[in-house]
Amino acid sequence: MSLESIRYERGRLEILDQLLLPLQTRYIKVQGVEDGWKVINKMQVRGAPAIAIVGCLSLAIEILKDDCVDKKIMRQEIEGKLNYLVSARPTAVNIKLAADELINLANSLSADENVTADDFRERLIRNIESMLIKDIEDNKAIGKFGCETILKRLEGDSHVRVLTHCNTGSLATAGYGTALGVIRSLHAAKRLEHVYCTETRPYNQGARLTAYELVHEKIPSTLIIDSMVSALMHARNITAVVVGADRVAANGDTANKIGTYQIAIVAKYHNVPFYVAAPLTSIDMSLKSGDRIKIEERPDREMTHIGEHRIAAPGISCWNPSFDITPASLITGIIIEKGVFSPGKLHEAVP
Ligand SMILES: CSC[C@@H](O)[C@@H](O)C(=O)COP(=O)(O)O
Repeated sequence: MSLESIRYERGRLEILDQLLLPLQTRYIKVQGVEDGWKVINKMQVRGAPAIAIVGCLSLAIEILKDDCVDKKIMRQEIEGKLNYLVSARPTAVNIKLAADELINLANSLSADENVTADDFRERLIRNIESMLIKDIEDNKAIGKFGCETILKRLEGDSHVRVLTHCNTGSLATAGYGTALGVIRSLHAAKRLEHVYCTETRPYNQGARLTAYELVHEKIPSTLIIDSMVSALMHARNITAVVVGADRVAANGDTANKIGTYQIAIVAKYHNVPFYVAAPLTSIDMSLKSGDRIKIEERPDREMTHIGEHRIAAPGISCWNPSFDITPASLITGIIIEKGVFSPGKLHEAVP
């Protein structure tokens, strides 16, 4: 069975504390929006789709407990809480798009005289709950399209060696994963020879989380440190790079975990196709290019310490952007649940 980052049943939400992985498996209760904001901000749950789902589910937990009978007051509170949740981490767009959709729904339900306060609550909760199933379905479609596209470029029935960055698996989504979903699909098709995952400093999503998922799934895999990517491409004949996304702009420029841009440049130099795998909920057509994507900067401590242990010289200053922007010109294809699109054709896929 795949790892489960989010455990939900109506009225009860728990998340797997990703700060403790891989050494400890501990679920923490999320009792409402305040808890939701904290677990996202502290990165106890992370990954663009998981952030959106946990944020919205934390609101569902609160809506269920609410006994207000005035829809207008509820609507106003929901909007405020959603905007608060969006502020927990700024780069991934999924939670912002989900919040906008829920605010629109709350507006129309509030304006409809045939909808009671109880109906209003029920409709919002059901809408939020459906995100869990939809995300897994989308990821499976992404996995299938990504697998087909990578295999299409190969001669005969040879096997592939893939490089991935950060964590995009079950831990970063409702399940299955995006880039890791493509890798899972290649493995299921018995065409994956090997996957290489980067350590992904400074938070080490690769070494702690992706490596954990790959070992758990028994997928043949090797960990490399971030500065080995050029050497790996030179030595190991990598077939493709597949990464996830936190926000893809209308022209295909992609914000993803810091280090992604560097890998894309190295891939271009070595003629290795570079794919971004992401659901439509990561695509922000309101931004023409990546220039205006807000990049989150994280605390110095993530760089200066490993756990409680200081590794950097005391007194040194740090720059710790959590994401970078890979220009569309370095991206071979964007794999979404509708198929694979070159960055320039993204507008054909997104309504
Ligand atoms: C399916 S997860 C896609 C992205 O969110 C992932 O690649 C990533 O950059 C995660 O960053 P994180 O800072 O761990 O939330």
